[in-house]
Amino acid sequence: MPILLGSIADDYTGASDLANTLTKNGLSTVQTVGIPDPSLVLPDVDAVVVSLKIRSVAAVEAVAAATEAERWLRERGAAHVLYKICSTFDSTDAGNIGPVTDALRKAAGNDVVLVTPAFPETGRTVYLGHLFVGGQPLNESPLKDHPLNPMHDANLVRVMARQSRGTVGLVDLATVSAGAGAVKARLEALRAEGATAAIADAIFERDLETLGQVALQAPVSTGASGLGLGLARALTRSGRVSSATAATADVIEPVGGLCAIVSGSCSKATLRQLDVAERSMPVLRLDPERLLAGPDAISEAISWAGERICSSPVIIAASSTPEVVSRLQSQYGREASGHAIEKATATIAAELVARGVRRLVVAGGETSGATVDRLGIPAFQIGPEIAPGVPVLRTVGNTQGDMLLALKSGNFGGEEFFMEALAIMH
Ligand SMILES: Nc1ncnc2c1ncn2[C@@H]1O[C@H](COP(=O)(O)OP(=O)(O)O)[C@@H](O)[C@H]1O
Ligand SMILES: O=C(O)[C@@H](O)C(=O)COP(=O)(O)O
Repeated sequence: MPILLGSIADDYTGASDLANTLTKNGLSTVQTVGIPDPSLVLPDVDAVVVSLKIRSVAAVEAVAAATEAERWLRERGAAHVLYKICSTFDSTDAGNIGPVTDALRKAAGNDVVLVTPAFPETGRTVYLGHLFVGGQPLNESPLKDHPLNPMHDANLVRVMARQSRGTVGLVDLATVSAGAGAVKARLEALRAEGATAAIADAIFERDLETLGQVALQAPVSTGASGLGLGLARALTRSGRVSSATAATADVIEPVGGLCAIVSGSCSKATLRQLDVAERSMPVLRLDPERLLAGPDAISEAISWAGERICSSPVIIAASSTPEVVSRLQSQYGREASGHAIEKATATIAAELVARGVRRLVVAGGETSGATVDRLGIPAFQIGPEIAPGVPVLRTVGNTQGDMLLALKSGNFGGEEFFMEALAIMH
């Protein structure tokens, strides 16, 4: 069966967030890790989300990987491909949202690409091209301190223009509120002016329904889960959705084994969740300096977990406050320290799986990417939602046997997230 909607996600937590939104809005969906090996048997689904780890790599590498994924999705029938980016527009002036959007646009016939990171369910709204995170403009939100891509400008027309070869326009809220016809007319006008991409305002889900309806008529769009919601609802309304979504109860059928949480997210929400979880389960706070110094900290972490994990789930966290992160980065460099810590947390997770962990929560997008790659998991089925944007995932084709995972975006989830995740992944 040809797929109705294809997506390329720039990180793995983002991919599971989108897959969750598509599932909740009526599309049966599978999340693959990279382009699947031809031998992998995937279920018949409406939507495929290809997870890539291209948010924080060189633009040229991101473009090559995304272009290959686009080709794979088109070959399987996807008439529309959504490039899934973070709802907080995580990127730098070097990319990768602009360069990848430019490349996908070129591959699909040079139409103006509609772009919006709005995701009202998690408080991300866009007004006059400015992104708000909850009540704060992006540049005043915790994203200003992100370890890899600190966001210092809320004006996305400007942010996108700095990364893109083309010209970036705006579809403002008044136009979106006037409906699909008005949005199409505005895109036509922007095309005539030579624009290559357009940031679209959206505050409410009804705005995203309008944008989804318009985007679906084009080959490519760029956005977060909110735009996924709009596209899914437009597809459902079109009557083209045929396959039934898998029963959630099947997806979370118990897998047994031990249970652990590994965190490399330094986001404000994760730091709070760790503090709250520490009241009810053992938490090991890794020393980032020692993690960078050599393997001793990793083996100590594994033996610390080994002594406790049979009687309780454990948490192992590299997560630190912005002050500690910036001290470490000034000594070792931003990317070098981030990637070295990702490698260490992924090694710890893999060692825990080798010792019998079958239920694993990972906090942090880059951290999740490194961990899932290290585990060699090829794909996921989508289960029930733990918190907005974070579903339970069941592995597909995993050589270690079936596992349940939750890949938590740093900024997602309430204070009790870790306990809520463990309760569902019993
Ligand atoms: N103590 C620390 N100091 C510096 N960087 C860290 C520390 N702990 C984790 N990191 C790095 O910070 C980055 C966090 O990004 P990510 O995993 O995507 O989390 P989030 O989803 O919160 O953005 C990763 O590269 C991780 O390895
Ligand atoms: O859109 C979102 O906010 C998330 O789906 C997402 O991409 C999260 O990225 P991380 O915060 O790096 O996990």
